[in-house]
Amino acid sequence: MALTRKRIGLYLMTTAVLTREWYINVLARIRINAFRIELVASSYEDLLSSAVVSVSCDAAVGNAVYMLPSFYNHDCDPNTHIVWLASADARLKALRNIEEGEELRICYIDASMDVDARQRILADGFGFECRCQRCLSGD
Ligand SMILES: C[S@@+](CC[C@H](N)C(=O)[O-])C[C@H]1O[C@@H](n2cnc3c(N)ncnc32)[C@H](O)[C@@H]1O
Repeated sequence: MALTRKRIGLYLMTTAVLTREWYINVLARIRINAFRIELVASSYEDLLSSAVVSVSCDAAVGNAVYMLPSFYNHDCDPNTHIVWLASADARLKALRNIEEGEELRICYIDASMDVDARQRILADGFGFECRCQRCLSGD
């Protein structure tokens, strides 16, 4: 394959862009914005067997980064929840009545933990100090 001026230019451009820092930055963005996909069971029996699988091994179908859901902020008392029905298509489900203009928020972690554990996991795993109403109230 001949090394044309164009090819050399492209090579220099990509090696300048694809640095170790660039790669780490991309991985960090994926890590913070990706959703773990776990398919919702369609029956009670499916729910039980999927729970068994979840406990005994890693049951995630995969991870995905979505355009819109990646903008949802976290709340330890969320008003919505993301579900996957039969595919990797994400659906947003309301957990209670939502007022017009109210921000849609999801929970990134297990909300049943106490405030200190939640803050630690959000800081270590997601890199931010949670300032949701529940955390601010110390609950
Ligand atoms: C997946 S992004 C959510 C969208 C982000 N706010 C934006 O404008 O692109 C996650 C980031 O949003 C911020 N964030 C989300 N929920 C938060 C919360 N409850 N308290 C403080 N910062 C939060 C943090 O900086 C976190 O790393």
